Amino acid sequence: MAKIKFDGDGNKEREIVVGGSKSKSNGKVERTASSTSNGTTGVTPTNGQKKRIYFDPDDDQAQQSTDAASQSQKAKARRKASKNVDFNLRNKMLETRQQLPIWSGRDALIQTIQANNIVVVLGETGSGKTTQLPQFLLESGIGGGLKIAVTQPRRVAAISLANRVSQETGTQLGSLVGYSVRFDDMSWKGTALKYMTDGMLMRELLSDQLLSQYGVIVIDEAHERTLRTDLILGTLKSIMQRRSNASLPPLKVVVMSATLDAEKFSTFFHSAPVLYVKGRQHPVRILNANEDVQDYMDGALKTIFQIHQSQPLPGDILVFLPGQEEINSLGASISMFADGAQLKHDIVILKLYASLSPQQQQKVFEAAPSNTRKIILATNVAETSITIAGVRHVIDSGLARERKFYTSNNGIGIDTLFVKPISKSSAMQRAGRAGREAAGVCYRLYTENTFLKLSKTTPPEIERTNLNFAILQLKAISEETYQQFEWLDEPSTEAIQQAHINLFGLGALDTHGIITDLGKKMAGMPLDPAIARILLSAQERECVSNILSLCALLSVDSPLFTSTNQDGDDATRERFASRHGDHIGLLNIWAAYGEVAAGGANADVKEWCSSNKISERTLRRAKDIRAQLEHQCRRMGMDVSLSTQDEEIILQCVLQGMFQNVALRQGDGTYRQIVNHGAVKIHPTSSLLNRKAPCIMYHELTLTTATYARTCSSIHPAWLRSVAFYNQREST
Ligand SMILES: Nc1ncnc2c1ncn2[C@@H]1O[C@H](COP(=O)(O)OP(=O)(O)OP(=O)(O)O)[C@@H](O)[C@H]1O
Repeated sequence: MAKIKFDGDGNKEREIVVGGSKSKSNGKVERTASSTSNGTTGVTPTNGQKKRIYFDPDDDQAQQSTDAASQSQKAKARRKASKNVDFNLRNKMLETRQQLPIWSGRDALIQTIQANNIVVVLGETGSGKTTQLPQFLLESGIGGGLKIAVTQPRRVAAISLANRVSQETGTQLGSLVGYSVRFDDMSWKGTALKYMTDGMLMRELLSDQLLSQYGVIVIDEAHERTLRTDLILGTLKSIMQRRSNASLPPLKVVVMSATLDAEKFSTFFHSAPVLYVKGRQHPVRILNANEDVQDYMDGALKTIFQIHQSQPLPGDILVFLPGQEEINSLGASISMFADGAQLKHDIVILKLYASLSPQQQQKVFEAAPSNTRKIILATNVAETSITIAGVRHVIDSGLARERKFYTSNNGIGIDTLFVKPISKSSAMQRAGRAGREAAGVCYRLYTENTFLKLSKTTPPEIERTNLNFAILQLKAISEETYQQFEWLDEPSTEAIQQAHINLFGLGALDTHGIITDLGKKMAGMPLDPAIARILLSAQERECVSNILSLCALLSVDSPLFTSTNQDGDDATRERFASRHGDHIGLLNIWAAYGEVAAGGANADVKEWCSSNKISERTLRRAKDIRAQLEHQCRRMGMDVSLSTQDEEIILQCVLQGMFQNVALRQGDGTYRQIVNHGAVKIHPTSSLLNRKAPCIMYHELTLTTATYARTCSSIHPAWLRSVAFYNQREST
């Protein structure tokens, strides 16, 4: 195996200044010479015994119960728990907390936030912003006894931070400190400090326009500029004004960011003061590859084993890859390679990406068995805010999969996913994951020159996403909120118009652009407007049960992949195939899985999934999502037991939300989308490949060597005519 060579680059370890001047680092900059011990040692077989490989263990945690009785029991337990403080644990953790750079600036931070309603805090990764600042607020009584919310762009971060901070406060998770993420709420009315996704705060705005429960809102990782963070920042600006007119205590807002783009936030909030928290606790050495690694999968594989064979334990490895497919594929390669090698220590391979269940995601935070190295394969969900105990080595492929919305000449857009180089800011965040508990090393599979050419920050999501969700949410809060809303970066008029057209097509807006009752119902569901429309259409056509299953299956990755073997897909696809295509095919798998599961024995389910090359974990995740969706639908008064055997009715419901995702077969055998006439190919994993269906509906497009339609079904072109009629009739 050829070696990957890395050049050493210096770690930039800086002194801490809180509330100081804007001058750049006044601390030392340490440069290290090209490394000999890190990164250049090949995988040399040892004489030791062949080591065991653990593969990401299955999720065996109980599904979260959603019924009202258990919710109230939980609340009772939390109320009781909130009175218990483990002072020993709290004091022990206090010593660790006090080592963090931010501690020296505690008083300055508290005073500035006390004196100003809006403050921007900048800090390096690992300085202690996310775990400490909210506790400073809590301890100093800022917020006048109202709750403190800390928003995170990602669910995994919200959960793990709440876990950590509840330990630091010596309290049980969900009592004093809790979290709230989509489909999982670990808080009660007495929770004083709540870590939550930005999406959950948006949802709270639908029922409480002034966020009257909250005294302070901390927006973390604001530099990531997710769509929801931008929506919250714009909404908070007007809420702060409106709260001062209402008989409520003023709302304080703290915007936290990595050191880039601070001025933008400060200017947006009328020149709000900016505090700089400099320094991190532990240094991270950056090692760039000698030359850009062309095959980053191969490069990552080699680097993993170079580190594993040359570096002592403890020292887990975190690898950043673009997406789930790459993670599965590298996982399989590692396990294959390790099988034939003499490893110095055992390894355990773990995965972390967005569509895993929270329980599965939490596995990466568990300590590895003794004398074993964790190898964590992650997407950029692991990039910000989180600390994975044990990680000392980060391998950065330099790539991420990004969703982008293209608007064509006629103004109609499509959402696509594609792989692209990350920004400098992302690269720095990734490196930051290596130095959380001790000094660490980041191996970049690209040269320093390539790093210098990366864009400074990732473009705001608002510039690359369709605005359907954003506009529907703002209008659902109130037409006034929408009209007064100030964007941090104003989207193009075309994008706004397009969203209005889409929402009108879905029946969410009327001809005057005013939100309809249907639109309000859609906004109340924690789903993309199109998916919400499909569910509401199922209510009309009396097949909510089928559509709940389908929506859940469409929210997870294809169950046809297993983590170790992807070869069996074709046979499985044929076994469960439907003449209508993939949507019904998915429901066929679901029905068969349900039958086996109803049989009772856990072993049978596992065996059935494995012999059919189906991912049991994915199906369980779908089951979990289905339960949550069902709960939502029940709360909205839907009859969730209704189902149909008529496959065409099911597809017509889907079309109601996906009417833009349709392509027609041309005379030359190619497909063109009906909305913008763009060429599209049927993805090789679709059962419609080579079936020559005259008209297809697809779930999503991916852009690789061509534009591929994934999860395709054959539909009747005449159905399209009735969709517009239905959507408009429903909206009135
Ligand atoms: N779950 C955890 N286990 C162990 N240590 C942790 C954990 N969470 C936080 N820490 C410690 O607290 C430090 C500060 O974490 P915190 O998340 O507050 O940093 P931050 O300044 O917000 O950085 P970032 O923006 O990169 O997350 C970490 O570097 C680590 O030393």
